[in-house]
Amino acid sequence: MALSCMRRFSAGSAAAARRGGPAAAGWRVAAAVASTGVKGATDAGVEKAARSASPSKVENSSPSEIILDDFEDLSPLSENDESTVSITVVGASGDLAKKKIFPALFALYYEDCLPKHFTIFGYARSKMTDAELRNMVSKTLTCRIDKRCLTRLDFVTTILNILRENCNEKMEEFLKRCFYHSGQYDSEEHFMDLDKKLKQHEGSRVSDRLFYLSIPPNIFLDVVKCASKSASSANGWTRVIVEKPFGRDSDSSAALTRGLKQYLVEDQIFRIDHYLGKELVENLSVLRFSNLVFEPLWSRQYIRNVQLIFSEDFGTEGRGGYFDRYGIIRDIMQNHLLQILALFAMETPVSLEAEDIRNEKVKVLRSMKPLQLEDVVIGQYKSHTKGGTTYPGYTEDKTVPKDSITPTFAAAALFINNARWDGVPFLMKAGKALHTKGAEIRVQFRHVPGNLYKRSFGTDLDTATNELVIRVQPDEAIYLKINNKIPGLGMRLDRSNLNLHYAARYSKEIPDAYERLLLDAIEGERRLFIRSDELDAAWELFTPLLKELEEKRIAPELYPYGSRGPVGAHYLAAKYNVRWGDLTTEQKA
Ligand SMILES: NC(=O)C1=CN([C@@H]2O[C@H](COP(=O)(O)OP(=O)(O)OC[C@H]3O[C@@H](n4cnc5c(N)ncnc54)[C@H](OP(=O)(O)O)[C@@H]3O)[C@@H](O)[C@H]2O)C=CC1
Ligand SMILES: O=C1O[C@H](COP(=O)(O)O)[C@@H](O)[C@H](O)[C@H]1O
Repeated sequence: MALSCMRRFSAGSAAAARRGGPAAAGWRVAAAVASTGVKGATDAGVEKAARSASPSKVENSSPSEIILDDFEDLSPLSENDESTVSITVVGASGDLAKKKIFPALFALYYEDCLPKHFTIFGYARSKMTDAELRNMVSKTLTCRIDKRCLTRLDFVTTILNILRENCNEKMEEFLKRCFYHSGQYDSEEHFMDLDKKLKQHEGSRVSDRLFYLSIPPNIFLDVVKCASKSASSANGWTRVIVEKPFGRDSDSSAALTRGLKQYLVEDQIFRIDHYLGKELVENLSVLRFSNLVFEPLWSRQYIRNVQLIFSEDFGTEGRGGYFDRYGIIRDIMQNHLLQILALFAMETPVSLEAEDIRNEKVKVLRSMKPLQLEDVVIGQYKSHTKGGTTYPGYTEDKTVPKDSITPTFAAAALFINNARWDGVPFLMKAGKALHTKGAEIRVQFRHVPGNLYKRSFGTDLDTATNELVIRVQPDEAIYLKINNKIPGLGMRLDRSNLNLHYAARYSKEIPDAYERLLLDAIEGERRLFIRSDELDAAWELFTPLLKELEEKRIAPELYPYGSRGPVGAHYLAAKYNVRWGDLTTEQKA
């Protein structure tokens, strides 16, 4: 027994389904209480949803659940037995393939989200048999069992126990669909051999082909050339997922785009930014556009500053060679954080269609004020000994030059020159080897004018303002810091959280970003992928700064491994009368 794919509402898929387009080809879209995992959903509802293979309407939904009308148009979609999808993971022997891509494909298979007919091929230079690939992949697979639900002795428990028992069986079935082909990345002949193998599996069906470029960027174009000439589909679609980095600056990125477009049209290129596949990043638009309470406040009138914060509590361990050529600004800020900023700040799109959303994002990116060197602080971690353990500094990594000045930390103040955001600092901060691991968006609101209770706050009016925190990871949560009366006869106020803690609210495990994005690419949904004009605008913002940093050889401020980063980041925030929200003590959400 398998879970049937509980695909989220997707405008692109909806539109494609209505047009009979690729998203319609072969898999069901269903909404059910069981799939949402909303805690408190009735068992009767769960049972009904589980009994029904692809319900077009949920009969017993929890009262708090919204079932979008569009589901009715979408479901049930007919299975198109005539088509098959071949997914080739190029660079299958590598870190990303093992860590993320194969596990995500299995998770999709496990949840019945892959089309009925599919084949997965690993491609790389390493010599491997199919059995060896399967053995390698099998070590990375896990079953998604909802442990919290397993404590409930009820219908859900029974269902989940059956699922667990069947997990090994599903793994075996999945692995039987995985094959390997060894070849060079620049050999049309080797891709022709791959094509022959793919055809054997595809038989007489319409073949759709997805290539995932999980390889270093210097060989992207070789592969795209060979794959498009020798292994693209003759009768279905061919799409290519391209991993970052998309160049190092405006020129190299434009050259990459030109190169890709020699062999592919823009619609075939899926530039992945896995942060866009993260649950809370996707939820940003839902939060803004489907709740009355946020959107009216979403402007310079009420928002004092926005903070986009990324931190990792480990260094470049193992990836120093790659990292030293890019640095933290290219690795995290120019893509992940800037994409979040664009989604956060964009105007309401005309619809949820990919092009409407990407049009709005690109407008934000093109409205950004040029980034000034004095609005940027860079840092690099140095060795630190704590509790008897010595953590190595960045330049102690064997793959990093001893005199490297590549930043492993950066903080920046950005501004959007438009009517909505004029003057509002968007502060970004990203670093490796810091004291904690996490990613969050913090929205600090202005003071309440003429606040009657200001005496209760003392002199520090900063502590009296509201702050909305969207914790992207880990332990996903959305909480709003408010001022509240401490219960009792007196009139004392404190700061408390209105708190949506995902682990407490939803029992369903959050899918990995790569699952969502792979499924989107298969469905032809481009909303969460980067369009070439977005990429150009993102590079246009960062390239002059990166050039200046490199030409002037600006030395990064050193910070100890495991610390809170360079002090310069505080001065930068203070320049705009801001305090980093992640560094103030706060009630745990
Ligand atoms: N790893 C990660 O966490 C992340 C990676 N990425 C991006 O994803 C892509 C893949 O990353 P990752 O798996 O870490 O990369 P790897 O360095 O592990 O390379 C993947 C495969 O490519 C082949 N390869 C490696 N170096 C070369 C080379 N110089 N010339 C030709 N082939 C080579 C190797 O396969 P073989 O020798 O068998 O041919 C290797 O197994 C990169 O673009 C990376 O920037 C993006 C985000 C996160
Ligand atoms: O793209 C990248 O992202 C990872 C962090 O991803 P996460 O999903 O684990 O937060 C980062 O470690 C890596 O340097 C960067 O290339």
